[in-house]
Amino acid sequence: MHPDIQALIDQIGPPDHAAVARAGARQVQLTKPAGSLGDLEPLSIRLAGVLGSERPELRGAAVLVAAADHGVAAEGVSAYPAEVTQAMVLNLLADTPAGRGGAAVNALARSAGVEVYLMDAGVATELPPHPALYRAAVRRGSRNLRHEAAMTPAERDALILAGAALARGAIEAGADLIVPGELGIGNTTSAAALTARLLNLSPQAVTGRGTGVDDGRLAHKVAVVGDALARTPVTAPLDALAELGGFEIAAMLGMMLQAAALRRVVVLDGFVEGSAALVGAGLSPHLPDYLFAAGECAEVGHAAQLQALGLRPLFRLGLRLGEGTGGVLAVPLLRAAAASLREMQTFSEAGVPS
Ligand SMILES: Cc1cc2ncn([C@H]3O[C@H](COP(=O)(O)O)[C@@H](O)[C@H]3O)c2cc1C
Ligand SMILES: O=C(O)c1cccnc1
Repeated sequence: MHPDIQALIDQIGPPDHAAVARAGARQVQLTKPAGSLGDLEPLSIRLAGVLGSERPELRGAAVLVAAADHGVAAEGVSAYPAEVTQAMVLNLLADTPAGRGGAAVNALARSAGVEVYLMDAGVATELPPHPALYRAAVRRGSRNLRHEAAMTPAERDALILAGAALARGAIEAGADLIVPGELGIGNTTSAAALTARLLNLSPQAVTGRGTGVDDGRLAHKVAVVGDALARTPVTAPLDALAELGGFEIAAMLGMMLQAAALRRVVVLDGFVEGSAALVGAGLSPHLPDYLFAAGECAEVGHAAQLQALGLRPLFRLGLRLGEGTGGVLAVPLLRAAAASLREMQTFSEAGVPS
């Protein structure tokens, strides 16, 4: 492992327990029946611990979309062609009447006041230079994980550090909350293989339909994941990432490690993001304290990931898109949870009888 990655892991400490205690004491005095804000209450207390204040505030929020291609897409494991990855990157950069970006993540981010960052983490075709595209590719697509390691340890480390650098930039520009997001045809196969290996589950238990493969293709996808697992016995998190991962998964891991090291909130979108989080949880026992699950997505295996991370989903809307879309949808809810703790009066302040 690159020493800068170890340094990042070493910087991730526990949340601020004193702020958690103060927030817990304050939460029970707020002018509402005890427990009436439901899940927002424990959420607000967790936010206090991450941000180190019993009056937490989430100012800037950013979704960081890493895009990369997958050698395993050649196995026919997606319902869409691999060229979609590059075309979607251009869609995220397109000028539209509403502003920059015509993808779902752009529209949802605009509606929620979230900044969008985009990284070429290893798209198969060379992309034209664009001022809004952060270029971090070290290889034009990963190798086919069914037959060989998806990436070398050096390639993996380069992408982890690139993800960390992008997160650092977003945080320096004002983000208190980071949503890692992804694009990459074939990446639910990679995420399934990683999840099966790290949680010791069968390929069937964690391999879903991704973009919507039919029953025949799903059976084939399960077999491809099984072949990849049979090919390599590695179980250490970073070894598993190099063997089974994707470049955008490595980049999202770097974003998570950096945001946690800087005590910022990380919102987890879907199944592919979850696979990066499982690698991270294997590296730092404190990382899950900085993670906030958005919704439970429709992909098989997502619930097992959240359970392993000790996270409760905020909603169940049947999303199965990726790009960070679910994470962006969670931002207003997290901002509201923080605002309740920060802005409500207590019974004694308001003179409300309790
Ligand atoms: C037009 C389009 C836009 C997307 N945006 C995200 N994904 C999502 O679907 C892909 C993963 O699914 P699979 O493993 O089945 O290929 C990734 O690109 C992911 O970001 C998209 C997929 C498509 C087709
Ligand atoms: O849950 C996800 O992250 C997901 C599901 C389907 C396709 N792409 C991503």
